[in-house]
Amino acid sequence: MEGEPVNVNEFQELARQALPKIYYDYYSGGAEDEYTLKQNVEAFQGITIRPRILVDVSRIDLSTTVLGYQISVPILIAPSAKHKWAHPEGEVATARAAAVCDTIMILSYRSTCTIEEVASSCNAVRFFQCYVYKRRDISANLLQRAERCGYKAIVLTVDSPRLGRREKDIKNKMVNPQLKNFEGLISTRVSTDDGSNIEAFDANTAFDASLSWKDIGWLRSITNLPVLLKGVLTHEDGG
Ligand SMILES: Cc1cc2nc3c(=O)[nH]c(=O)nc-3n(C[C@H](O)[C@H](O)[C@H](O)COP(=O)(O)O)c2cc1C
Repeated sequence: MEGEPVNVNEFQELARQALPKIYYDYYSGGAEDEYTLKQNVEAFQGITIRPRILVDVSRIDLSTTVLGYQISVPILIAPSAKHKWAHPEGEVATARAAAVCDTIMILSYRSTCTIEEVASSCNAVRFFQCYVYKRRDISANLLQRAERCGYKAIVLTVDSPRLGRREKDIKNKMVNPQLKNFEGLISTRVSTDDGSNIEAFDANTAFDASLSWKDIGWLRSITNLPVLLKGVLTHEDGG
């Protein structure tokens, strides 16, 4: 590529060149045949803008509020796991970027920097993403640490009682690393005989797949922070 990257696709190409294949595949891959991954991209390509003319656009303000927090654009940084696989500074650098862009970062429970490290790295507004674990004391520990460290909301991911079967990770024999957030709580380092698998910890050891609406009440009883649900996919569930 000549010159500086100018769009997301060019950044992705640079990442492909720079990262070990096992990590690039993790970030860019999807579940099974990656049919949904492709469909998502195609769905965005299908959206066209219907422009109206002769409208005064000399002053454009995209700022908005989320839970009362002012942000410069209606875009938040979604939680994604293991940033140190891409850069040694990991989620601490992502949090600084959120602060510079004046938006909100949602820290993944699978972060490679701890809840505390990210909190002390900058004053960006931060939310904390988590799951409900079979061992409720783990959820309680993480949530209470996030609350103590000044995170402003809990984002509960509700669309993955089981994580997808990620075939690239299986082929690459991915090993789930020990994550510092879980030290003293549970071992997250998992490798299985049949290749990978990065999701073995979540699927077999950690997530409570029986999670249902009544558990949201439990979650709200252990934190004073607002609880947001991430992954609502149908209007029936949204209503
Ligand atoms: C590499 C990677 C890691 C992710 N890790 C998490 C995670 O730890 N927790 C979570 O709730 N979502 C996670 N996600 C899902 C994203 O937050 C987001 O919902 C998903 O990528 C769909 O948004 P997109 O179409 O903009 O990629 C991850 C996504 C990717 C690509």
